[in-house]
Amino acid sequence: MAISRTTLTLPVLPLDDNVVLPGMVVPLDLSDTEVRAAVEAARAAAPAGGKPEVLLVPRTEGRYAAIGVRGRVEQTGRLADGDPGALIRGLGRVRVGAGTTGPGAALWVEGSEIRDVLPDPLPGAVSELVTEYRALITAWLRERGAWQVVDRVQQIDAPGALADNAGYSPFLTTEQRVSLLEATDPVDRLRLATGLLKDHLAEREVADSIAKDVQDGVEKQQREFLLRRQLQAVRKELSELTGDGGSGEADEDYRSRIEAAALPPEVHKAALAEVDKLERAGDQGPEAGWIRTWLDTVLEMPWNVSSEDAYDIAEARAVLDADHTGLQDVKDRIVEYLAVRKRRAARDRAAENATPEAAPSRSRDRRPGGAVLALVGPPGVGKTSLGESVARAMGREFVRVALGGVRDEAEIRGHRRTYVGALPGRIVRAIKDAGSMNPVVLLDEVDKVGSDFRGDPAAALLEVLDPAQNHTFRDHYLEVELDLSDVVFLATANALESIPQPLLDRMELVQLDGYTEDEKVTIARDHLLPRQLERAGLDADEATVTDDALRRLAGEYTREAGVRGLERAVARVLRKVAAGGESDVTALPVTIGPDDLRALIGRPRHTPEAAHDPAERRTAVPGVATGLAVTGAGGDVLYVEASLADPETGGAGLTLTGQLGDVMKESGQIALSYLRSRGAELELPVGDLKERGVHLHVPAGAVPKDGPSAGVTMITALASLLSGRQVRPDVAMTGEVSLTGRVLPIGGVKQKLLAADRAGITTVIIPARNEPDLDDVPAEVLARLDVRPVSDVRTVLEVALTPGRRPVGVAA
Ligand SMILES: Nc1ncnc2c1ncn2[C@@H]1O[C@H](COP(=O)(O)OP(=O)(O)OP(=O)(O)O)[C@@H](O)[C@H]1O
Repeated sequence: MAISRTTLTLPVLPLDDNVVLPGMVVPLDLSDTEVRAAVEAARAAAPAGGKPEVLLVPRTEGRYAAIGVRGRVEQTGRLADGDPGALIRGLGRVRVGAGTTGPGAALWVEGSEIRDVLPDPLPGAVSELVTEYRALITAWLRERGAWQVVDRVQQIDAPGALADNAGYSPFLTTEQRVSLLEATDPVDRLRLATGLLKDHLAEREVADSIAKDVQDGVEKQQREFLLRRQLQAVRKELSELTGDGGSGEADEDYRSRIEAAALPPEVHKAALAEVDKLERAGDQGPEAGWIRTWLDTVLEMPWNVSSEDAYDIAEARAVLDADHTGLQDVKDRIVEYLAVRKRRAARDRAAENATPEAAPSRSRDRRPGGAVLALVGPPGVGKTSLGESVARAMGREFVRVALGGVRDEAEIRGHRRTYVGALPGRIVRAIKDAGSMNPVVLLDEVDKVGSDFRGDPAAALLEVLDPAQNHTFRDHYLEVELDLSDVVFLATANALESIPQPLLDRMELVQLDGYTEDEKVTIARDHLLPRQLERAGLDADEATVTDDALRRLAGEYTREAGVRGLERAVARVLRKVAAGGESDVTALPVTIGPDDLRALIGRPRHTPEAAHDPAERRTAVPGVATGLAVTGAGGDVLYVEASLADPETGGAGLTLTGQLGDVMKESGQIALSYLRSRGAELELPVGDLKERGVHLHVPAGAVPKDGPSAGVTMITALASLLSGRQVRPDVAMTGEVSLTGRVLPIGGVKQKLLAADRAGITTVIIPARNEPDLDDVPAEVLARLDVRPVSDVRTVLEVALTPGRRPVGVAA
């Protein structure tokens, strides 16, 4: 682009930290010596009637810029602050040349004028640049409300002039202005101005957004804080004024859930009160958590759900029969119980309909089924599964509450809510799990409930089971009354003796004594085998287990009153079948007979004592007798061993070992006393008994044993020891003994006879007064056993001891 030049001579007006670009009009302070000198020199040189002109040259640190601007002094007068001043208009660029002389004190220079020359019309790129710059600067000016300036800028078309107008921009530094001044090419200059403006805009955007973020954050925090404070204040005020709180969203949710749940009136009221508390507590703090958990628990309770008892007795019986083989008397008892329950419920309903006002009095006698049925018997006889059957027969939900090992009252009745991690008790949880207010609840193992410093769970259970109290059962956690009167409670226990007496009084006992081998075979065939086939993924026609095989599994692989071990053994057999291998029965279908068992699951664990090699029998030495006992695991055979201490070293007196209870220890003392005083009558050498210490031991020392029924066995063991006559291996005995040698009755005859039969014993000595109990014993078992009812010890010894004699002291 061509630039034309004209030469001129002008006095220099130095601008410190200031730049005047062409087109700008600026006031300058004439009190400054250099400014005044320049203006006066210009005036002196000005032609008559003409306006004085100066050369405005920026000066930084004493150095002049290469380009200055010709400035015309438009006017002199006073500035706003009262100082003398001059208004000077920038005209055009002048390249500063060499110094020269002139009037006045000013510095005179020669300069050549630089004009912007541009092609006409402007190239497209330049026009675009003009448009862009104008748009940017206009937007910027508008934003600051500088409307007149916008108008002026809009009227400037020349790119160079547009760029020079940037001299007014307050954001430019002196250097940036100088660089604009020194940009003699108008297009370069406009490009420079655009760049500077854009930089500024970008910078400002970043700064703005940071400032905005900071501002926003502060505002949000403040607002939230203020709102919370207000909310709290409003809530507090409201609840104080009306006893009714304001509500948060979640609390509102609870409110509507409570309304929707149609709770009993008392519960409804209590629940709403908790929501109020929740609102007052606010969201923070542990209390809100506790309240919510409580509300959730209350809302999860099936307050309005009850199943309809639509069963009829014949159907109920059919269900019980379908689920369990045998157990006729037990099922009879259950059916009677159901029948009575049903009648009472019907009668109550009728009474209620006839005289509704009499309803409250009903509460005292609200026992639709009478007492609680307790199923008592060894493990695996089907107590739990009978409970399930009862529920099925009645068409009710079933829940099992395991009480074994419960020592804390809170387990039954719940923790108070102030307790950290408080929970409702097991009864409440059972109802919740059942999802119905009238389920069948099986209190499993009531005999294993203990009590200690944490209160007496049995007492809490008593309240649960007592029809006079249980329609207003109060769980410590729930704190609202729960009507348990429609719940069917059943209990199970292994041993009667350990059920707390007050509980026992509330229960109607149904004894399950265990099964005979035949019964076990039938149960296995009808129930256990089909279930285990299914579990092993086998079809009934793929694997058959013969009755004889089942019998051997029951008799030789397990020795138990129930069928749990048998079921496990069946399962093991079927797993082996399913897995194939190991045995030679690999191809399906298979039929498993008794002789296949060994290959599948190994050797039997139990063989009848009498079947052993005579030398290996427990009773092969004098001083060992076979007794019968009932333990938690059902009837069992146990051995009593007797020995005499060395006359030299051993002390006198009686030692009893094998974890014996007090009653059993007394039996030992009675046995010893009896033999000391009456042994001679039985032709026993009793002298040793008086001088030497006697030791009685009942092996399987880890199992606690108690009861008086080992009396005869202890006497027999001692008599065997003294006489040197072995006890017959096929004989087992039970009976309490008095000091005079009378045999007194004991309990558990059926279980003991079943156990004897299982163990392969063939002769059983029982107290004569227990003869009536034989009616309960299955006929097939009686047919295999030679039962000898006896009334005195002499007969026991006659039956039990072998005729052969061996010297005393062999058994040690
Ligand atoms: N008479 C029976 N007919 C059919 N199956 C039975 C019979 N007796 C027991 N069973 C089965 O034997 C298994 C063990 O019974 P269950 O668990 O009910 O014993 P339990 O007496 O409750 O024992 P525990 O006292 O140890 O709880 C169950 O699978 C049950 O179905």
